[in-house]
This record gives sequence, C-alpha cells and structure tokens, in this order.
Amino acid sequence: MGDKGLSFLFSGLHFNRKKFADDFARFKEKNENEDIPETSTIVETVKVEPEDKLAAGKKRKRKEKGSAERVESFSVFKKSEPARVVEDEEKEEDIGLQEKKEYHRRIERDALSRKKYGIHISGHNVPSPLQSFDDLSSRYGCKSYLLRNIAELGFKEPTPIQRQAIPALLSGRECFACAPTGSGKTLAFLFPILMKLKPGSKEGIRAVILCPTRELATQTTRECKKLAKGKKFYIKLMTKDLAKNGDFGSMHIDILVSTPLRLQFAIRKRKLDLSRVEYLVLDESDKLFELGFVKQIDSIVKACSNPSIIRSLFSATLPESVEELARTIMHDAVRIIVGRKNSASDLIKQKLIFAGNEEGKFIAFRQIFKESWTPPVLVFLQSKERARQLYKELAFDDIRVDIIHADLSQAQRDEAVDNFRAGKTWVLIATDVLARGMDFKGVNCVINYDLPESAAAYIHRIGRCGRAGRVGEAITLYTEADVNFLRNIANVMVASGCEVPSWIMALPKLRKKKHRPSRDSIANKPTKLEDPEEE
Ligand SMILES: Nc1ncnc2c1ncn2[C@@H]1O[C@H](COP(=O)(O)OP(=O)(O)OP(=O)(O)O)[C@@H](O)[C@H]1O
Repeated sequence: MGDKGLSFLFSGLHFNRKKFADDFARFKEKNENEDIPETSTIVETVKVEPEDKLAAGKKRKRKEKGSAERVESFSVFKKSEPARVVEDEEKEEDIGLQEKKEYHRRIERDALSRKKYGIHISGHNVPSPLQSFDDLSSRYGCKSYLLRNIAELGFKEPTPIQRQAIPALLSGRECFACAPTGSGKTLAFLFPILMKLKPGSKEGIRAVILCPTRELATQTTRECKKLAKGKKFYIKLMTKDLAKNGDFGSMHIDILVSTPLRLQFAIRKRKLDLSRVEYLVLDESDKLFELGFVKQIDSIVKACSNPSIIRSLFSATLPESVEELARTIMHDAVRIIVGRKNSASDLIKQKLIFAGNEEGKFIAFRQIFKESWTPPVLVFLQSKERARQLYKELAFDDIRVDIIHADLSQAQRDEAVDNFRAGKTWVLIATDVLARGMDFKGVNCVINYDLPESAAAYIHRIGRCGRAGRVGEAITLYTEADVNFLRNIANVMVASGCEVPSWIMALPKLRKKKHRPSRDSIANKPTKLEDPEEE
C-alpha cells in the first residue's frame, strides 16, 4: 500500500514527521531491527500495579498527553524504553520482597496460561489472561447482568482471544488482535465496551464499531444487543437512511455500528459528532486498511478526536503492512496473536479438487452434490456475474438455492442472509461480500467454486464453517488457470495440518498477491441435483 491517500493514518494521530524526524528514524530503525517473531513469547516489563489503578493511570496519562508525547506511541512493541529504565529500577527497589515474589508468581502463572491457550503477546505490562468469566467480576467488577447474558448465550468459558483481549481493553490498552475465524473475537471487543460505558447516557456516541460489509454490521449490532439485554443501551446500526437523513443532534446513541462509507457520509453531510468516542473498533481490520476503504477510515479515525480514545483492531488475518500502519495510530498497544498468525482454523477439513477447465468445474461441483452433502452449503465465486451464472444453472433444480452479492437491494441481501440462517435456503451462492465475519452456525461445508483471490480471502471464506468449536469442510475447485496461484492456498492448508500433493508445494512462490483470472462462463450442462430430503 502506498503513501497516497493515507494522509492521516499514515502520519499518525498528531504526528508531525518533520518535527520528529529523529524519532521517526529511530522508530524505523528499531522496527527493522527488532522484528518480533511470529510465535513471540511473553514480553513484559517488571512493573507491578493493580489492574484498576493501572487502567486509571493509563487513561489519565493519555488524556494529559500532548501531541509531542504521542511520538512515544510509535514504539508499540519496544521491549525496553531507555527513558523509563531508571524509573522502573527505582520503583522496583521500593517494592517489597513479598510483592516481588507475588509478581513473579503471577508472571509465571500468566505464561503457563498463555501457553495452554496458544496466546502470544507483545507489549508493555500486559494484563493477566482471564481464567474464567468469573474473573470479570472479581478483577474488574463486572455487572451481573452481563455475566447472566453470557450464561444465557451458553458461553461457559472464555475463548483464548477473549481471555487476553478483554483484560487488555478493560485496562485501557489499545490492542491489535489476530485470532482464528469463529473464535469469538466479536465478544472480545463488545464486552469491554458494554462493561465500561454507562448505558443510556445523553453524552453522545461513545463507541464506534466499523465493519467492512453491511451484513457484518447488522450481525454485530444484533450480537451487541443480545449481550446488552436488560440494560438501556442505545445501540444503533448505521443504515443508509440514517446516514442520509439522521438528525444526530437529537438522537441518543451510545454504540454505533457502521460500514466506513456510511459513517464517513454521515460525518460529512450530517455533521455527526464523534469527538466523545471512547472506543473505536476496526473489525476485519486488514480489510478496512485495503485501498478501497483506507480514505474513509482515515477520516473516521480523525473524527474520533477524543485523546483518550481506545482503538482496537481485530481480524483473523493481520499482514505486516497493516501492523505497520496500525503502529502509526496506536498508543502503547498490546499485540495479541492466538495460534499461528494468518492461519485457518484447524477444525476445518480442507480439500483441493482439480477440474481441468470451467466445464469440468461445473461437473465436479454437481458431483459433490450427488455424492454427499449436508446443507447448508455456502458457495463462493469471484464475481457478481459468475455468481449470477451459477445461480441460473441451479435455479431450475429442486434445490433451495439463493444468491447474495453487492448489486442486490438491501432488502434482498437481508432476506438472503435471514433465509440461510433460518435453514430455508440450503445452498447460498455468494461473492466475497459474505466471506468476512458472517457467523452461520450450521454451515458444514464451504465450496470455493472459484479459487479465492488471496490466501487471506481463502482463510476468511472457509472460516464460515468450523466455528465455535464445530468441525467443517472446505472444498476448493481449481483449473489450469489457477495452478500458478495454488501454492498460496496450499501453504495455508499445510499450516493447518491438511495434506497437499508435493508437486503443489514445489511450485514457485508467486509475487502477485491477488489472483482473479478471466474465466469462461459457467457451463450449461444440466443434470438434475439430488434433493437430500428425498433420499
Ligand atoms: N466464549 C464462548 N463460548 C462459546 N461460544 C462462543 C463464545 N464466544 C463466542 N462464541 C460463539 O462463537 C461464534 C463465533 O464467534 P465470532 O463470530 O465472534 O467469531 P470471530 O472470531 O469474530 O470470527 P470471524 O473471524 O469469522 O469474524 C459465534 O456463534 C459466537 O456466538
């Protein structure tokens, strides 16, 4: 990603490159020299402070900070801060022996716990991971209604990302978090917001959650309302109508969930005030930092001008480039990686099928349905046009098939998602508009009719199955046109323990990141699909 259009994001919140050229140079140097390995172990400095005090202190400090001090935030992962060493040493001497012992016991306990759950952290003084949801009351005074709502949802134990990200955010730390698809990241960012914000306040918007698609924004709003049940939070989804006509001055909103474009529109045209926002979440953050979104994100981050804002980035994939961009806007962030970075959930059985050409692909696709299939199935294609073609081919079969892509009206899109959720649709044909974040619990199988355009797209697409501890199956069809790109997908498969033919692994590495070949239109060779309920 180039520098163009990243005026604000790339320059940091208040960062003046000229004025702080030396610091910037040092940061760059440090960054290059101190690259933390993927499976980085625990990096914590020796400093004992109770969690609530620490959080309060942090907040105060952030509020007092002027623009110059923000330069510090460039060293998100620094292992030692020269200016602080003396101070830390003095403090350490003051700490009694007992406290020191207790501190070291905690460090050991935390390290063991993180190892057990595959949590890797970097950052200064990272709070202990949760042992259970009960920790939320004992350590952070969590209100009973929230724990009740979690229990009602059937959640017994926090997932690994929840164990670490919730305490980090509750302690006032910004964070970027990478954890597998379907591993509960949504609750990890929603919970601290609900815990920290006063419900029904008239102060204005205090939390903004950004999602790359309307479907995901709708789903996140619904999840947020479920978690907040019993409290009068004003939780709003930014609809098209609201963005165009909303009278935000007279409207009560505590938490706003939106796609970037709609929010940017409302800021510009409806003078939406985000200056009181305390929490900004970029969900599917790597997507939001892609070229199509980055200008919008830029202006939203700028509009969220509260100096003590806590920003967090969540995704199942987190490329280096995004981490670098994130560092420029975040202060003293905690980096949390669950499992291996940029890998697929190991609950998904992944398979590659060679189909020669487009015609062969259609035959192979039908074969999958003939042999064995358990609805619901999600089928991904590379474009709206191709999705329409496949839909046409299947529409005359006795199969409950539907289609979703960005050209449909909002009502049609909502209906497609609702019907699929409700089990009224068995096969949903989709473009990548549905690839990220969508949580369809029952999906057993994802079929990549067209090879995904990148390894990240592959991880997110197949991540629509194998969620919340369930197993799933992902089948990827490929043709001659895809062979050169296969290695990228195969790497992901191998990393999650799936078998891949050795010739694929021997293919040269491709420099090109995106793969979108032009393809022949989908063959029209109808053979009737089997209806599983008739068997
Ligand atoms: N602690 C928990 N115990 C059991 N299930 C949970 C827990 N937390 C969340 N879930 C469930 O796990 C599923 C996946 O969660 P979620 O959608 O947040 O995943 P995600 O990590 O955001 O995935 P993606 O990367 O695809 O967006 C949801 O159905 C959610 O209700």
